[in-house]
Amino acid sequence: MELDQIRIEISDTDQQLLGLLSKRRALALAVAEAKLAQNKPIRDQKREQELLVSLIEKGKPLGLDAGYVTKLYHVIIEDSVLQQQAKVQGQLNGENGPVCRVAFLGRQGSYSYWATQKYFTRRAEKLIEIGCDSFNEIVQAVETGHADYAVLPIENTSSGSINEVFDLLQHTRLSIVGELTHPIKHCLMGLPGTNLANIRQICAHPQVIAQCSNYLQSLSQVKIEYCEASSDAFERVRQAKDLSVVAIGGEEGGALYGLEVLGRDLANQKDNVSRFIVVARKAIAVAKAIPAKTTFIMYTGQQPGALVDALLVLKQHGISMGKLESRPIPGNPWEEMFYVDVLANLEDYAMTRALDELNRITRFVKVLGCYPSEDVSPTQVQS
Ligand SMILES: O=C(O)C(=O)C[C@]1(C(=O)O)C=C[C@@H](O)C=C1
Repeated sequence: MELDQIRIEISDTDQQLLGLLSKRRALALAVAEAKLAQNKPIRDQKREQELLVSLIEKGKPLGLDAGYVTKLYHVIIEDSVLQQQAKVQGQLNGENGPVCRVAFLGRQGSYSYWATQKYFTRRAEKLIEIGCDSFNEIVQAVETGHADYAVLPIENTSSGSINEVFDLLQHTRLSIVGELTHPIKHCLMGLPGTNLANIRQICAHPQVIAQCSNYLQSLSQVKIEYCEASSDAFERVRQAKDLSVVAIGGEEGGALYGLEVLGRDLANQKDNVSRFIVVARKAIAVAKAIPAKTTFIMYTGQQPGALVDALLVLKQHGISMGKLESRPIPGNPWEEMFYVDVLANLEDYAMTRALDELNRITRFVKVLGCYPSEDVSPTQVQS
């Protein structure tokens, strides 16, 4: 067969695959309805196990190895679970309106832009993008009613917690209503014709610079230009029209600005992933069918063992902690506010009791929000 003919057949097969994936998604959404009616949880790992075992068996005579089938179905099932969660949540809170105005850092092509797209395609028919130049501006856009939601990066596997966002959460009246993780693949991006040997200036966001610090150490002769977002870095390179100026950011984002990849995988950690939170003016309830996270801040005071006592309250109520972070309290040198993520629904009896006790034994507790957990840990099978 001729190359062109084979490619026509490949494209045709891909189209059929897309059609089947779309049909599968629609079926998953119908499953969500059925589960809601029967009061069943969305995730059913026993069913996933059975499905994977059977698909691995069916794949063998077709020449599809177990690793390939498993990898593919992890992606498909993660999508299925997240689609179902978004649907159930939308019904509970009436939140999936036709139009959502969302504030995020940067413009088209920034990492926050892609995270926003990923989160809201499951939830809104139309997204109105409100690009901002700082985390403060993003929070204000929602506080003043110019935006319905804000998407904020909160931590990254290479650079750790994003302190500025933690500090904003201490003072805002907004609630956390969602989370998502997004892989961050830093590339060196330049105008077509750029030669790596001639670069003199790199434009990037300070977080990006922190995440690529090992790589940047090897380029001591190059000037670093701090930018408000990766999209801002791309725009500066486009406007500079100078082949010695490059940006660090995502490949897809850079391509929107006419930039090409000069280097990949620049982050210190191979698996460079950011976790984003979604905040809104109104807190939400999380459906019982969905695993929930609750985030709260507390000030324990400085007496010996105060933090241990607070954490023991969680232990006594069987509540698992996902994250514990401390941040200074402005105006009170050397005193710390603790941020705690727990894997629990705010409406659970155990969580209500734990919060009552924490209110009693600490100086201050504030719940920042309860939201669906988007950690869909892949189901493993023995092959
Ligand atoms: O069969 C179900 O219960 C579904 O919700 C569908 C499905 C899937 O996509 O196959 C998704 C989530 C469950 O954890 C198990 C399976």
